[in-house]
Amino acid sequence: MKELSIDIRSVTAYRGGRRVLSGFSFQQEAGVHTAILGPNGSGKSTLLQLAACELYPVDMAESSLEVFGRRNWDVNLLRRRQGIISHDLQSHYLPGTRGLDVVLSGARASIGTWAHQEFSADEMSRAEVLMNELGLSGLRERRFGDLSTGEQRRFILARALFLDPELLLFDEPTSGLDLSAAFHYLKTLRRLMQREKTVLLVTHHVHEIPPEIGRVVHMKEGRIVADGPKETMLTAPLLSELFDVPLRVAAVEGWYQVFPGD
Ligand SMILES: Nc1ncnc2c1ncn2[C@@H]1O[C@H](COP(=O)(O)OP(=O)(O)OP(=O)(O)O)[C@@H](O)[C@H]1O
Repeated sequence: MKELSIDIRSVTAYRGGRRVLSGFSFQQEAGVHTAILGPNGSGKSTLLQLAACELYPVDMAESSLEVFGRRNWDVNLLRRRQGIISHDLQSHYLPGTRGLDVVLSGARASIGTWAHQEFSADEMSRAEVLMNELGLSGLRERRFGDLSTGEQRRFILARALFLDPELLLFDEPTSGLDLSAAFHYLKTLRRLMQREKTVLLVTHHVHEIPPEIGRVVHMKEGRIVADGPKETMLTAPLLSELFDVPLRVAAVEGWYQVFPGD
C-alpha cells in the first residue's frame, strides 16, 4: 500500500450538537483520485472537514485521525500539502476583497489579507502565474463580490494552489456554475490530476466526476455503503439504492450521467 494521505479510523464527529458520524473509517492513498458520492446530508462535507483538520472528532481510545501520517497539524503547515476548494470557503470572503488578495491569502492559509501584511516579490509573482494559468489576470483588481460564481471559484482554486499542495479537497466542484463555467473548471481539475495532484472530491452529482477519478465511495446516512473502482460503483442498481430513486446510467468516454429509471 502507498502512503496514506488520509487515515480516519473509528471516529465519531458532531456538527452543531448533532452526531453525524459514528465509528466511521476512511483511508485515502496518495495518488488515488477519489470521489465521495452520496445524497444530501449523508455526511460528505463532514468527512471533508475532518480530512482538512477543520473539524475534530470526539477524543476516544479507539479513534484516530491522521493526515499524511501525523495526528496534530499546524494548519499553516498542513496547507502546504493540502488545498481546500469549497463553496463554504468561497462564501466566507468579504465582497470588497480584491481578486489578487484572495489568491495571496493562500500564502498565509488565511481568509483575506490585512493592510499590515507584506508579500515578497516571489509571492507576488506566484499569484500572477496562478491568475494567468486560471484566466484570472484581467480580474485581479475586481471586488470578489462583483465576480460571477465561476470566477470566484477559480480565485478560490488559485488560493488553494498557492503553496503547491499535493492533495486537493473539492466540495461539489461545479455547484452553481453554468455549463461553460463547469466544463472549463472540470478541464482545469483534470489538468491538475494529470500533473500529479491527488484529488478527493465530494459530490451528489455523478456528472462532475472526471474520467481520471479511479475510486468512488458511496456514502449514506453517515456510513460508507460501497467503495470500489468507478466502473463498478457507477451502475444503475447501486446508484438507485444510494439515492433511493430508480435511475438509469449512461457513460461516455469516462464521464457518467444519470436519468430517471421509470
Ligand atoms: N452546523 C450544523 N448543525 C447541525 N447539524 C448539522 C450542521 N452541519 C451539518 N449538519 C447535519 O449533518 C448532516 C451531514 O451534513 P453534511 O454537510 O456533512 O452532509 P453532505 O453529505 O455534505 O450534504 P450536502 O450534499 O447537502 O452538502 C446533515 O444531516 C446536516 O443537517
